[in-house]
Amino acid sequence: MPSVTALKSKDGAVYTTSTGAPVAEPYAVQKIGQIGPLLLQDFHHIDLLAHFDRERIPERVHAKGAGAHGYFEVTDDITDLTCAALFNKVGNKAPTTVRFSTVGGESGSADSARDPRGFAIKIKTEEGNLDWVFNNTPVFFLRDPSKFPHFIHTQKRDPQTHLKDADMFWDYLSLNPESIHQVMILFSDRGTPNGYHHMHGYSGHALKFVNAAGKFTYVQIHFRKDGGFKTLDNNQATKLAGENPDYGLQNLFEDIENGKPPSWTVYVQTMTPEQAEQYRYNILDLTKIWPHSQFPLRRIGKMVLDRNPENYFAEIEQAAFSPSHLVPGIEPSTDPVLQSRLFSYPDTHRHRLGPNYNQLPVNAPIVPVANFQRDGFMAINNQKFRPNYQSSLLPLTYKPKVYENAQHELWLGYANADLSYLTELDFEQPRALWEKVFDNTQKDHFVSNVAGHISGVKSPEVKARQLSVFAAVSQDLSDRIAKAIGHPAVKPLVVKPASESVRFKPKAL
Ligand code: HEM
Repeated sequence: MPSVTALKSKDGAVYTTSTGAPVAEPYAVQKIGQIGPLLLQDFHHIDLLAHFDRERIPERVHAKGAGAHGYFEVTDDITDLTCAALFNKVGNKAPTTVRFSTVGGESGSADSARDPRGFAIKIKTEEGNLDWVFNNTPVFFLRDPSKFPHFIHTQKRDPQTHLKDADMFWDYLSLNPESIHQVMILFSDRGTPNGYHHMHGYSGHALKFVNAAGKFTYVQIHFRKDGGFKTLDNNQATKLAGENPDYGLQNLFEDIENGKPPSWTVYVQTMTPEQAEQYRYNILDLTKIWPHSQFPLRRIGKMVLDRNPENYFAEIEQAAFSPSHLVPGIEPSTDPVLQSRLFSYPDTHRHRLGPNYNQLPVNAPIVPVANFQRDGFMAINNQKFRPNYQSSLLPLTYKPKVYENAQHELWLGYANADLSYLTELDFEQPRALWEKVFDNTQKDHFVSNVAGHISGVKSPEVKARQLSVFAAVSQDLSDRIAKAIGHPAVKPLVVKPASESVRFKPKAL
């Protein structure tokens, strides 16, 4: 066999240590005599092993993913809604990186798992990075952020057996019935998207767009896949999980490589603060959608993914998305789940990637950064000679910010308190899915998908409790699942009437 060391590099690259010193033989190890031991002076060998020992970084929640680069383009004038520099002119284009993901599995798990999909977007604008860290479903399992670690633990592995566990999965969901809307979507065929890039993306949360006059509007953002979304049924998803667990990753890479770049048309639904105060559902509650009939989609842009990463780890694994990476003109609402997320993501980035994660090339803004942060591990851009304190000798420019709507804040206090209550309002939208949206095939699939999963539950209390949650959506739905798993019919969970919602109280003051 010819020696690889005898070949010539095509691009002139010479084999070196990490300090750039050329090395003649990559497998050579310095040792005493023919049989060793090895020598401590062998920097090349220690360099190799010590780096290998540190190759793994912590997996993120949403550990398995796929990503690509492309651009976001503004297609419509929305300067009445936001003063964000990105949107100041139709035709503006900004470089964009996206990472799609599953949630519950590890980095090697199957792309076709029944699981929500993450849809994380980083748009590099002339006023800094704008991250939209979305999912493929318009709602979420909870509206109380303190439940999130509990919830995620039940989707991951049991602390003793280290197995996925149907009992803890349904124990959590049945104890926290506000999850039912997301459960209805998760166990439909939408719970198993066909690959990563044939799906829509949704903000779920209400965000705020603020215009140049300081007036804000609540928005929900929708990325709608051009050509529509595609799903797998349970049988196809299970088969793919065995035959090609990286199906979604491969598909995205090959479509881009073969000149079929996926694209999305981007819309907003808008709601004024006054409308929010009157609206039937609490807009800080991300277990609810805003019906399109009342809040129609307004087009704002398009996104195209047309470039694969040249290096997956550097460009996708190290990408750090956060709902708090925002730009002037786009702000968070006071939704407490969103508020908690604003903290949680950069906190995990500092742990996962280090304090200077925003200096890594994939995360670095396209505009210069000027502030008083310095040093720490991996300070790639340490701002040269710029003073590291607020200096009169070399001052910075400060851009003023407009706005506030103090009146609306009173309502927000009640709206946040309202999130602790479970009322009949929580079952209206899931019921509409069962009664009006699902056709007969979708109903059959839903019942069989839930039955297949819940029949693995050992605890009789957990099974009965989740059936009572389904019965609160529809007795017919609960009875069909009960029949499929050989369980007696269960009565609906008793919940407070819709009128007990407290967020309308300010009007009575
Ligand atoms: C209190 C609620 C939540 C908390 C505390 C939370 C926390 C986290 C954390 C710590 C990560 C890992 C980030 C990283 O290591 O880079 C993550 C990933 C992610 N989360 Fe959440 N999350 C919450 C709810 C949500 C919701 C409601 C959505 C969607 C609307 C969402 C979408 C995502 C996505 C897409 C990722 C993957 C991002 C990526 O690809 O890097 N999360 N979440």
